[in-house]
Amino acid sequence: MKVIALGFFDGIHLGHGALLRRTAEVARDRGLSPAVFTFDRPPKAVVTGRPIPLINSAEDRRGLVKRLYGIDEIIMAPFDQRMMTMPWREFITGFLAGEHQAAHLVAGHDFHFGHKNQGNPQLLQETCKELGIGCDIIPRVEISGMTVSSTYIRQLVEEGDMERASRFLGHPHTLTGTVRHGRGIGRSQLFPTANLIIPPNVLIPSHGVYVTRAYLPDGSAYDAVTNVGNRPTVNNGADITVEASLLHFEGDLYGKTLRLEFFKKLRGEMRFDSVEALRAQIQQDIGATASYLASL
Ligand SMILES: Cc1cc2nc3c(=O)[nH]c(=O)nc-3n(C[C@H](O)[C@H](O)[C@H](O)COP(=O)(O)O)c2cc1C
Ligand SMILES: Nc1ncnc2c1ncn2[C@@H]1O[C@H](COP(=O)(O)OP(=O)(O)OP(=O)(O)O)[C@@H](O)[C@H]1O
Repeated sequence: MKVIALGFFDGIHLGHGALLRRTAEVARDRGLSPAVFTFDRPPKAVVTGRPIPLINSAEDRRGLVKRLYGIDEIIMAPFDQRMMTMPWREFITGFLAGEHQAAHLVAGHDFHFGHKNQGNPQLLQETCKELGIGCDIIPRVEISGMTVSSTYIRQLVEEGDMERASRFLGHPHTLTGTVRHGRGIGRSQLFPTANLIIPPNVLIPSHGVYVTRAYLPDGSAYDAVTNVGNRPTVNNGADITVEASLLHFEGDLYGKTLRLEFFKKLRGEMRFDSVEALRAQIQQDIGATASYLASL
């Protein structure tokens, strides 16, 4: 039998954290197994037909829940026709209590669910009581009077305000991708970089240079400076790359999965008159990155 946290959980921010901590705690106390319910795509995007670029890919959400809150099980439900039209009561009784063996549910103060979002925290609590299932509704988490929400954090990431994003997330913004081949200009004329393939429907931070830390699949971590943008000095096209130069790393990363944590934006992306001028600037960016991370 399970304790299940309910929501979409993009970002795994501090509001979500309050639910996940409670979920893990109830599971421990009652000898149940903790789980997080989420959808494979954002319901709002399906309902409105407008894509919502997310803070994290589904895989990153899974990784954050495990790393930060020690919860292994993610129930990743498809947000399909069946889910969209499921009456709110059926979602609790048939789906959560029946199919997923919920013995306790944890949701936030504004959690709405079921066909046309007609279910709400009060109905959830009443129905759980009828069924003899435990239920916690977690009050709103705020920071300096601002509600912690995925929508607000998406805005911060889009603006490149990684320090504020970190405060609301409770951890640095995380972006994971597979390393693909670049054009080799970096390796031959500048600094070698790992170019990431970013999963679809994930937010790209605003163009610029960031203090980051890179995690390799074997768990090793390197300070890294990351450029996001279209590289106007060497490129005429509009294609956007996310490329990380790992400090004190030598080796082949092609095809590997790299997880980046974003700490701070150092500067905007600029067009330099020469590759030498860009190289001098990147050298400074590397220095700034090393001192920022050393000061944490
Ligand atoms: C820390 C860092 C900062 C960068 N800043 C800029 C920049 O301000 N302007 C720019 O045109 N390119 C910038 N670049 C991108 C380089 O032009 C790019 O690494 C190089 O063209 C290699 O491209 P390639 O991977 O396609 O070979 C930066 C790269 C790094 C690693
Ligand atoms: N600040 C918060 N405090 C407490 N609970 C929260 C907070 N933000 C979200 N929750 C709860 O966490 C679960 C997941 O919420 P959801 O993914 O909809 O997050 P959100 O940040 O409110 O998203 P959005 O900005 O898109 O509304 C829900 O049960 C929700 O009520």
